[in-house]
Amino acid sequence: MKQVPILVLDFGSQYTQLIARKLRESGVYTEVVPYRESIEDIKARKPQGIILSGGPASVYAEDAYKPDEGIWDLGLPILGICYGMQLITQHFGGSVIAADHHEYGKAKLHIENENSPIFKDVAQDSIVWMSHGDRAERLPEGFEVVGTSENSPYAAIANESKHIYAFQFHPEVHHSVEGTHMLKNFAKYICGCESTWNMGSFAKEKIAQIRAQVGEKKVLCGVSGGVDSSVVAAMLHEALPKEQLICVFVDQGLLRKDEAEQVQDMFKLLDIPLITIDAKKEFMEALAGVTDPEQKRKAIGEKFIEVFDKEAGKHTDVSFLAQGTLYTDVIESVSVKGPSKTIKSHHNVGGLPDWMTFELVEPLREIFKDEVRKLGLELGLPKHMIGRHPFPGPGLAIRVMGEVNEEALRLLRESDAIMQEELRSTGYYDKVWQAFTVLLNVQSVGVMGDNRTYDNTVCVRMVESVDGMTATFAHIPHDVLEGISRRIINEIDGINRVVYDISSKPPATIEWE
Ligand SMILES: Nc1ncnc2c1ncn2[C@@H]1O[C@H](COP(=O)(O)OP(=O)(O)OP(=O)(O)O)[C@@H](O)[C@H]1O
Ligand SMILES: O=c1[nH]c(=O)c2[nH+]cn([C@@H]3O[C@H](COP(=O)(O)O)[C@@H](O)[C@H]3O)c2[nH]1
Ligand SMILES: NC(=O)CC[C@H](N)C(=O)O
Ligand SMILES: [Mg+2]
Repeated sequence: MKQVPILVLDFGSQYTQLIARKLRESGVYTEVVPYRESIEDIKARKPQGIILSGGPASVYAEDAYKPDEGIWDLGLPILGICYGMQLITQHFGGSVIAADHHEYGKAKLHIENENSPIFKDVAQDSIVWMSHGDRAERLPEGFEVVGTSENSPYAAIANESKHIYAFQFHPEVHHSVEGTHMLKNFAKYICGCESTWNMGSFAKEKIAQIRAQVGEKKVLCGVSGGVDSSVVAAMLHEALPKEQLICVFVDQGLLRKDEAEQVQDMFKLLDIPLITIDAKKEFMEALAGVTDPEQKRKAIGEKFIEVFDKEAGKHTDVSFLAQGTLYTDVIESVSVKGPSKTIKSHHNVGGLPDWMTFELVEPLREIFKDEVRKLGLELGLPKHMIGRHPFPGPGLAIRVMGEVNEEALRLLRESDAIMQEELRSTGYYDKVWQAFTVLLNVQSVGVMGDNRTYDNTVCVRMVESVDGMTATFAHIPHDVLEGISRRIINEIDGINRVVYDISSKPPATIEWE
C-alpha cells in the first residue's frame, strides 16, 4: 500500500475532504478513510500523523461513532477537529456535554500559548469558523488550553508531550483565515512531514493508475465539454493507445443554447475523437410527468447509463466507464467513507442504476474543482476550457421547477444565453464561479405596453465559490443585473419578471433541485 503521510479519519463531516485538500495545497499528500478503518489498514499506510474529522453525531450518544481503539496506542501525533476534539476529550478522561447554545459561524481565536508549534507564525485573534452543539466541559489530565474564543473557553487544547492537539473550530473551511496554516504546522512541525507533493505528481500517479486498472480493455469516457470530463479525457488520452479510448458526448436535450456544437468544436481542437449521441427523445420520455427533484436526477442518471451501455455494445471489450466525478458530487450523493447525509443525488454518483455493469474510472473522485483546474493547466488544456463555469450533467432539467417540457427549456435556454452574453460583455463571467437562470414555475402579473400580462418568473443565480462545497451569492453591481433583467424581459416572450437569488450555501445549495 502507498505511504500516506497524513491520514484523516472521517466521522461524517461535510468538510472532511477539505482537510485533505488544504494539506495537499501545502504539499503534504493526505487521504481520507472511514472512521472505522481497521488499525491494520491504518498501519499499512505508515502515516506520520492522524486527523480525526468533525461529524454530526454526539460522542456521548450510545451509538456514537468510535475509531479503532488501536489508534490511541500508535504513539503518532493526533489532531482532533470538532467531533474529533470531543472524542479526544472523552477518550482521555475529560467530559463532553450538550452546550446551552449552539455555536455556528465566525469566532475570534485568541492564542493562549504562542509557543505551541501548532500556532507557529499564526496571527493572533484571527477569524475561525465554529459549527457545534456540544462542547468539552472538563479537560482530560495532561491537556492545557492553547486557544480560546468568546464562547469557547476550550477552543484549542493540547497535550504537547503526547503530540495530541484538538480544535473546537474547523480550520479546514475557507472562513478560518489561518486554518490552512495551522494544518500545515501540524503536518510540518508536529508530524515531521515534508512538502513535496504537487499536481504534476498527482497527474503522473493517476495516469499510471489508469494504465494499471484498464490493461488491454477499452474505456468509454462520458464527456460533457465541462472541465472535469475534459481533464479526464486528456488523462486517458495520455494513458492509453488511441483504440482503447471511446469518448462519448450525449445530447440529452437539456443542454444550453448552441452547446452541442461548442463541445464538438472543442474536442476537435484537442484532437480527441468524439462520438456525439442524440438521445433527446429518450431523456424527454424518461422525464415526462416527473416533478420530484430526486426522481428527476435518478431518471437522468439511469438514462445516461442506458445510452452508454448501448454505445458500448457497438464496440468490443468495453469494460470501463470513465467520468469526471469530483469529490463534491460524491459527498452530496452518498455517504462515501463515513456516515454523512445524502443531500442530493448527483446523476453520476447517487443517480447510477444498480444494474450498471461498467467498472468506473474516476481519477478526480477525491479532489475539488479548483484542483481540477490546476491539473488541467498542468496537462496543457486551453485556458477558456479550464475557465468554463460548471454545468451539471442533468442540465436544464434541474433548473425547471416542476415538469420539464419544451417550452420551459426554451425559456431557460434563451434567458441563460442572454445572461451569459451580458456577463461576458461586462467582464463578469470570469469573476463569478457559476451563473445560470432558473425557471420558477411561478406566474405573476405585469404590465407591458398598457396591457396586462400573466407570465413566467425567471430567477438569476450567480455564486462565488472556490470548490462548490460552500458558496455565497455574487455581489455583482446592480447595473449589470439591470441589463440582464431588461434584456430577458424585453427579448423573451413569456417572461415578465426576473428575480435574483441572494442565498448562500449552506443553508441553500447552488442548484435549486
Ligand atoms: N452530456 C454528457 N454526455 C456524456 N457524459 C456526461 C454528460 N454530462 C455529464 N457527463 C458525465 O458526468 C460527469 C459529471 O458531470 P459534471 O457536470 O459534474 O462534470 P463536467 O461536465 O465534466 O464538468 P463541469 O462540472 O465543469 O460541468 C462528467 O464529468 C461526465 O463524465
Ligand atoms: O454533474 C453534475 N451532476 C449533478 O447531478 C449535479 N448536481 C449539482 N451539480 C453541480 O455541483 C455543484 C454544487 O451544486 P449544489 O450546491 O447544487 O449541490 C454546482 O456546480 C452544480 O451545478 C451537479 N453536477
Ligand atoms: N461539526 C462537528 O463536528 C459537530 C460535532 C458535534 N456533533 C457537535 O454538535 O458539537
Ligand atoms: Mg458538466
